[in-house]
Amino acid sequence: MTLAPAILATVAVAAIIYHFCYSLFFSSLARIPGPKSFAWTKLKLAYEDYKGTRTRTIHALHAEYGPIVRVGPNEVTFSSTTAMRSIYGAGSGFERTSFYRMFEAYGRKNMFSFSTVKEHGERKKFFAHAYAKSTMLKGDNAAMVLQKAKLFLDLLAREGPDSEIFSTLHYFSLDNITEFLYGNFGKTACLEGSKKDRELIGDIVDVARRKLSWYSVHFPGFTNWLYSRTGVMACIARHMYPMNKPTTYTGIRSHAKKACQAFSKASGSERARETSLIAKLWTHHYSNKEGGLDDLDIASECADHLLAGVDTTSDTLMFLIWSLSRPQNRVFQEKLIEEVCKIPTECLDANGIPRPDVCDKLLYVDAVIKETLRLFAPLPGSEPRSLSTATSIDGYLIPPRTVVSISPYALHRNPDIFKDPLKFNPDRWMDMLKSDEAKKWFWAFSSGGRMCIGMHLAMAEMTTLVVALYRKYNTMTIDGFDDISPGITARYEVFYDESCRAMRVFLIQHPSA
Ligand code: HEM
Repeated sequence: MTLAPAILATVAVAAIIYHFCYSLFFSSLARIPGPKSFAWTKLKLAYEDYKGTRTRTIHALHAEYGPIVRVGPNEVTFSSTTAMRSIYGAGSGFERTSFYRMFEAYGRKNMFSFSTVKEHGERKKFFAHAYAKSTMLKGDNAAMVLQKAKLFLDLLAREGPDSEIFSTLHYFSLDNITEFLYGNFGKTACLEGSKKDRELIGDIVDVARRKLSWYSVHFPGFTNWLYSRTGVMACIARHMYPMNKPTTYTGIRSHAKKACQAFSKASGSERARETSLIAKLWTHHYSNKEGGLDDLDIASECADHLLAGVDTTSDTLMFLIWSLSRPQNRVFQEKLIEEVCKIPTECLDANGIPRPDVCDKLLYVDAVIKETLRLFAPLPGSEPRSLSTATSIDGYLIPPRTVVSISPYALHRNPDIFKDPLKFNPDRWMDMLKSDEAKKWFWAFSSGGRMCIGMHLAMAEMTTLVVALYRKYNTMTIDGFDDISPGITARYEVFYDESCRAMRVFLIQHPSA
């Protein structure tokens, strides 16, 4: 009897030792370079996540160990274009991991969170045309972007130099994406001053969302359980909440639901007039075809596209304007102004703003946007994937279900490709864009079947706003921002220009946070 606990303890210790020895010395991943402290437990990377240092640590590990690094018992990070093709390339078969479950809304999967190639492909078919480049650069979408650019300039003129760029750029991207998604059934009017609509921004940029993301990724079951408690249990559970209720995205999700309900109640003729995404999705609604989407499936898609389309575009624009405004980058601003001021009158709309199809062709504007996205990609972290079978990547055997990833942050700071990588220098793209091989290193929108579907909308918004702004104004930093970097939140991390002496994060504090 007394021996039993001792035997059990011995077996447990032996099993743990075996597990660690196997992981460190005998697993197929043991040959891959990387620090042992990461290879034997996944807690090390989870702790980097917790501290908000994961992406910078992975970059530092690539600098030390090379383009292939083992960062967990079952996780490897890559930083090469050959691995990019193997993992993300068309037909690779790699799937998104469970990490993406945090993007589900109302318990419904959507294009972002589907893991299998088949499920994802079936859903993506519904969107392909809606997000095509040709659809973005003409017709209703082009008119929408032009109108928002005009409202943005009007707002600047009204508010003058006191205008706070972080918020106004968020108004611009939110008004664009809500009109694109919901048309008359949920478009916002932040640029025109609607206080209620502006509150939606607070929902997205809440300071506590980093902690909630960490819990949702590392303890998904526990986090769901915590927030689904009711009555007395809820009173106890709330002391453990990573973020107080209403949690981030609550406003966006209820906005999406209301828009879908309004659309579903609208008359046939009202619906027929709509060209927004919700109207396109409705043709796949179960009321129109057997086995089609229901209201929540559509709301889940829309809420997620909204989420994907706000911070990404506005944070990029903020870094672009800040970078061009710094004294050392004045020369780049002058080059850009020279290009945008040469646009002939016949390319302007009635308000004097160049059309998106014209802005799309400006080489220097494109170089400035690429350079901003290189240094300040709004989604800079690892994009995790896994495959159900064994495979080989960059000469290493990768067992089934190993988590593999690439991070734009590390890729974009490779000094062999980008000379003086921390320096903002749009000129570098004037040559790089001539070479197909060099272009592959630009990875802010990812690549392959799961690359950003909203890229052309984002580019139309960004090029048109930048051109409209710099045809009218030049910009400069004030309040010490010469050497203080803006900071932005992505997942559980904060990103900024690491060559600056300080950083100031723009966050809207939630009243209950
Ligand atoms: C500068 C702007 C943007 C950047 C840099 C960006 C970047 C990205 C990246 C890197 C991914 C892949 C993420 C991953 O696999 O982990 C992605 C996916 C996605 N993005 Fe964007 N994005 C931007 C704007 C937008 C906009 C405006 C929309 C509008 C709806 C959008 C919608 C989506 C969607 C729906 C996906 C999922 C695609 C799929 O799984 O097939 N994005 N984006």
